[in-house]
Amino acid sequence: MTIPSLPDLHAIGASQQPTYLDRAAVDAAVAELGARPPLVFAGECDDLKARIADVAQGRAFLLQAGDCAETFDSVTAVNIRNSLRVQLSMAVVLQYAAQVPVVKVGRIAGQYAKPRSNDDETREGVTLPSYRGDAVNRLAFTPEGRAHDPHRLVEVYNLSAATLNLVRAFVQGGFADLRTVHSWNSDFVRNSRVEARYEALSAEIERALAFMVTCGVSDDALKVVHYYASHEALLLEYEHALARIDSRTGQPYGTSGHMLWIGERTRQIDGAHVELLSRLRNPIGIKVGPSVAASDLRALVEKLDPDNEPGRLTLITRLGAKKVRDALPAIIETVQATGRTPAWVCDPMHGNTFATDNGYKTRAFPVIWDEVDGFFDVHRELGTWPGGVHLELTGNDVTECVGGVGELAEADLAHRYETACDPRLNRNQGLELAFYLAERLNEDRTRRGYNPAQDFEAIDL
Ligand SMILES: O=C[C@H](O)[C@H](O)COP(=O)(O)O
Ligand SMILES: C=C(OP(=O)(O)O)C(=O)O
Repeated sequence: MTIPSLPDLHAIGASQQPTYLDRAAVDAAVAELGARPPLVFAGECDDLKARIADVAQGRAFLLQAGDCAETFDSVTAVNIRNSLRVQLSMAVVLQYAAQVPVVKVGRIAGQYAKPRSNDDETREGVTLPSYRGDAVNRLAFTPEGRAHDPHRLVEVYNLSAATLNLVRAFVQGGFADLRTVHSWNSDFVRNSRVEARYEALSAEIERALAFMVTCGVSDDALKVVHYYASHEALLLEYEHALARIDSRTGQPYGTSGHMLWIGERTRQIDGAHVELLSRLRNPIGIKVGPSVAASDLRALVEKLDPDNEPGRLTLITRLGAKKVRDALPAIIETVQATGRTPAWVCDPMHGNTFATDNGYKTRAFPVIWDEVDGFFDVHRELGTWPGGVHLELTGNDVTECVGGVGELAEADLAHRYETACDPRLNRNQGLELAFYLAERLNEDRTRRGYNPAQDFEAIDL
């Protein structure tokens, strides 16, 4: 397998790309990225693929979560720690309460580019290019801020490297040690209904761990967590510069992140995004909205997974709560008819966005849960495994989604509305979702008669 050249990819045609005016600056940025070391190792991508194969087979659950849009300013130790903490806490809730191994993948260390509905934004009669993520331009509504600047691609690389460095230190160095599960939440908002449940669960886990340790269970299994990085592979310049040939296998891998996904707006079967990702050996996600045509879906899975490889594909459906129950069965059946068994993952965020009267883009917690619930209902009916969720989530106590624990109202959104693009669940809403999920997942797991305690080989958290 070879990697197509960047000019060939552009000749194929790609939607949602920046408009760079200074070609020499683009070439310089691409050359600099091309000379830099990979951010991830191909062998790690293979490990994740094996874990996603377990998800597809109904032996694990995928938790893919993180920022809607990472920003350069948000790359701080506190933000990274908080994000990791809420994701690990959610994973622990799922693992303990649903008794299912959880594959942990962040929207992190590369999620800096956003596809937009409109190329331009108008405010008080002034029209400027839309914000497309810090990889492309700045949020500041000025001509300079909104200009597309290729130097920012190098900054994305540098900050992704810094983020991954800290994440690796956290997950391998003892921060994620299950025996410290209590302390992950010590400085968060207390007295919420989630807090009490989490405290009770941590106490139970600590007792269970004490029992395991007295039985001689190895230290490292409790101390080290496998955590992977993912983002939407949107910007051809960036993804192409980090596509490398793996010296072990001679195969091309995208080394900008372990798992790369293709967005709803860029999954054209004859487009450059699909072409590039079809050549890379990473696990690949495909976002699928309600308007997908069966013929496109078939063509997509066949092109991206010609060899029907375990763990290669994750289908991330984002249908909206109103449509999930009607639209999902046909999507699953279309893919099944190709002979493939992908990991099925629910993104309950992107089909449920609305604007409030006071001008905020938001999502309502009960509607988010309704889509997840519908996703579980459909999979139960078809006998397929509801393999995971894909969430826009932050570890900070922002006010961006309404409802859920804390019962945030539209009037509360102004307090801490910090997202650069779409509204994210805050830490308490994330944990609440994890408790709901654990209940549903446990029902489905027991219905299927799957008991991880009798499947030791599959488990390596
Ligand atoms: O995260 C997804 C998209 O980038 C985002 O929903 C686009 O938002 P818009 O419709 O405001 O452009
Ligand atoms: C843009 C995104 O989603 P979608 O492609 O599903 O709209 C996203 O997840 O950031």
